[in-house]
Amino acid sequence: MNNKRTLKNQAQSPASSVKVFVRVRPFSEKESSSNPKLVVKIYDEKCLIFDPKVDEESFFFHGVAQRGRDINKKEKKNMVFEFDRVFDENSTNDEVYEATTKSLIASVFEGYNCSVFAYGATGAGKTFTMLGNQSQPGITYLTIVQLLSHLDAIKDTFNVTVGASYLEVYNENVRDLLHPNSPVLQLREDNGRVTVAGLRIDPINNPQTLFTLLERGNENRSQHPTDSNAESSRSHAVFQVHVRMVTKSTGQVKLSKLSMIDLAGSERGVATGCSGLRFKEGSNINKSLLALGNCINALADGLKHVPYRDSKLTRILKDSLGGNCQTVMVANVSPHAASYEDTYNTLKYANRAKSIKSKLSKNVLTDVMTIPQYKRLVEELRTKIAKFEVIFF
Ligand SMILES: Nc1ncnc2c1ncn2[C@@H]1O[C@H](COP(=O)(O)OP(=O)(O)OP(=O)(O)O)[C@@H](O)[C@H]1O
Repeated sequence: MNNKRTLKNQAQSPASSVKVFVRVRPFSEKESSSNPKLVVKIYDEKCLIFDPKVDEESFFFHGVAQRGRDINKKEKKNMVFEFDRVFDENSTNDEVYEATTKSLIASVFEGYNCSVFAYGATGAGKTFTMLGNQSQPGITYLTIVQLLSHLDAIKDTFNVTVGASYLEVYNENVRDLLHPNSPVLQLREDNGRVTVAGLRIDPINNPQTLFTLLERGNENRSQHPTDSNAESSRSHAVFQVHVRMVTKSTGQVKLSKLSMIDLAGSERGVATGCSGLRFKEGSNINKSLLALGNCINALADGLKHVPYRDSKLTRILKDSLGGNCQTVMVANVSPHAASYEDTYNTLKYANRAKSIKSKLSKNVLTDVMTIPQYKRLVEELRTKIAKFEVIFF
C-alpha cells in the first residue's frame, strides 16, 4: 500500500477572481493642519473617483471667472475605479472584516486555502486594518476569533487542530516572529509548492492564546519611524493559521491555511526622509513590491510565466496570488493630495489585481490512514493469518 501523503484536488470549482477592496483612511492630524485637499472622492459603495474634477475651484483672471481651466495647473484625472467594495474614512475594522473576510471562514473549514493581504503606501493604514488596536481590533484578530468560535459547532463531526505561524520578510531575510532566536529561514520548493523550512507552528486553542501570539510576534517585527509614519512596519508580515480537520466517521483529512498578510508600505525615498540603513530597507521593500506588481500584471494578463522567483515575498505569496487560494486584497490609500502618486499607484495595482483568476480546489489528503483505520487493517490481516494457520495445521 502506498503510504505517501498526497494532496488530492477534490471538487474542482470554477476559476475564482481575487476580491479587491479599497479603504480610504481619514486625514492624519498633520494632513488636516496643512490645507487638506482630497484626491479621492467616494461615489458609492463600489466606486470612487481619483483626482475628481468636482473639487476644481473656478479659475479667475483679472477678477473674472474663466470658462477654461488654469493652464498652469495639472488637468484633473477624474478617473473612476470600481471595486468589490469601497470603504470611506468613517468605516470601522468591524465593517471591513464583515465585508471582506468573514465569508472566508466557511471556505477554510471546507478545506480551501485563503489569503487576505493589505496593500498600500507607507502610512496608508495597512497595519490599522490588519492588526488595529485595543479599541478597534483588526481583521486578523476578528477573523481568527470567529474561526475559533466555529470549532464548537463542528466538534461532534470533526477532530480539529488549529495552529499558527508568524513570519516576516525583512531585507530579503525570512524570520520566525514567534521564535526570534531561531536562524534565518530558507524557502524550499517541492512540486511547485513553496514552503518555509523550519517555520514553527504553535497551537492555538482560544482567542487569548491567539492574542498573546499576535502580540509576541508584533513585538519582534521590524519597525522604524519614517517621516510618513511614526510606527512604520519595515517588513512584510505573514500570519498563518493552519487547520487540520479529520472527519470522525471516515478518517478523511482536510488541511487548510488562512494567511493574513500585512505588507510593508511602498515609499519614495525623498518623501520618507530615509538615509543609510533605512534607505536600504526602503529599497528592499520597493524591490519586493515591484516584484509583486510584476506578478500581479503577469497574472492579470494570463501570462504563462509569472516571475515569482524575483523576491522572497512573491515566492511566499505564490499560492495566495496565482495558486489554489481564495484571495482578498484590501488596498489602503490616503485621501490627501500629498499622497497623490502613492494613491494613484495603489489604485492602479488594485485595479489590475481584479483580473487575476485562481483555480480553487479543496486540500484533501488521500492515502493517509488514521489510527482507527490502521487498527481495523491490523485486525483484518490478523483474521486472514489466522485462517492460513487453520489450513496449515
Ligand atoms: N481607518 C483608520 N482610522 C483611523 N486611523 C487610521 C486609519 N488608518 C490608519 N490610521 C492611522 O494612520 C497611521 C498610519 O497607519 P498604519 O500604521 O496602519 O499605516 P501602514 O500602511 O501600516 O504604514 P507602514 O507601511 O509605514 O507600516 C496610524 O497612526 C493609524 O492609527
